[in-house]
Amino acid sequence: MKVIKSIKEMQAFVLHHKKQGKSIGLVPTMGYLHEGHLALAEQARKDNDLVIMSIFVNPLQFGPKEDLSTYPRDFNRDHSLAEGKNVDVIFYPAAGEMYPQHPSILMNVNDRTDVLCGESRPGHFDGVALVVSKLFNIAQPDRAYFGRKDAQQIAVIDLMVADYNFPVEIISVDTIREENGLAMSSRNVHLTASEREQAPVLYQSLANARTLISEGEKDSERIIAFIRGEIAEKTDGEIDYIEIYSYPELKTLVELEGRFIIALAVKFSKARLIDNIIITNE
Ligand SMILES: Nc1ncnc2c1ncn2[C@@H]1O[C@H](COP(=O)(O)OP(=O)(O)OP(=O)(O)O)[C@@H](O)[C@H]1O
Ligand SMILES: CC(C)(CO)[C@@H](O)C(=O)[O-]
Ligand code: BAL
Repeated sequence: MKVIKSIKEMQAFVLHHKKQGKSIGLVPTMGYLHEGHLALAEQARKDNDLVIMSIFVNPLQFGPKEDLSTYPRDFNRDHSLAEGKNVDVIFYPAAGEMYPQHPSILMNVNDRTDVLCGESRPGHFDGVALVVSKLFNIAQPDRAYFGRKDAQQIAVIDLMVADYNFPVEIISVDTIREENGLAMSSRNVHLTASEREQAPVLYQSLANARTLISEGEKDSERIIAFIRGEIAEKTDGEIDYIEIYSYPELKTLVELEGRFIIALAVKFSKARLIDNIIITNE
């Protein structure tokens, strides 16, 4: 497995392999790999001749009071995990390589970002769109892989690909969970022992909400109140949001019909966790 830190070298490598007709799968990550990232790599391995995984903690998608400086990092561990999944190249640029200066042309995502993480992390998706578009220009993938845990991110990237005509297919992969239901996340490492015991309640409350809906509940406020009650009663987390919208449009719903997302974000002492389920109710 190669590690490439330079954009020029990465582009030359890609060009060389494209000339030979090889297909390229890109798995963008911020590192500190877990089974969720590895599921993306596995899917990319099945679909493509070459798999490139990027590891870059993108400063432009973090707000000034967020956890950029404490975001978990361990390149040696990531290296062996990626190698175990037969990734061909880790693209591992320094911040100064990606942003030699503050970009002169910024992106402004103004659809699908007025709710959920777009509302609670202002500017977050502008930073994501910018770095993902750079990664697309650098790795020139035929396919790029994203996890459904970040469902709003996929909804935004789908729009960006359509608006900017990126010649790439976006592949979404199911959320990988621990046995107790907790969604794998790099930030789980920042949970205290008691928070780790409480955190599975996030998914359990979503799963119970799914059952209520399958039994006929159609009122989104009642579902939100149910989840809020579970999380408030069973965890010390501070609820950032619990919301329901049509998916992928992220528009308000009154009746729970069609395809919709129930999404939540909860702040524990040193980690803000997100999770969601997407339901189709005919
Ligand atoms: N549990 C998971 N299952 C499937 N994909 C995941 C999971 N967690 C993250 N991903 C996906 O991996 C890619 C890289 O995510 P990232 O590096 O931010 O990891 P992360 O664990 O989501 O980090 P954090 O939760 O701390 O933000 C994204 O497309 C993300 O949706
Ligand atoms: C897509 C991404 C790697 C862009 O920095 C990030 O938002 C993430 O890890 O989901
Ligand atoms: N997976 C989302 C990256 C972030 O929290 O900034």
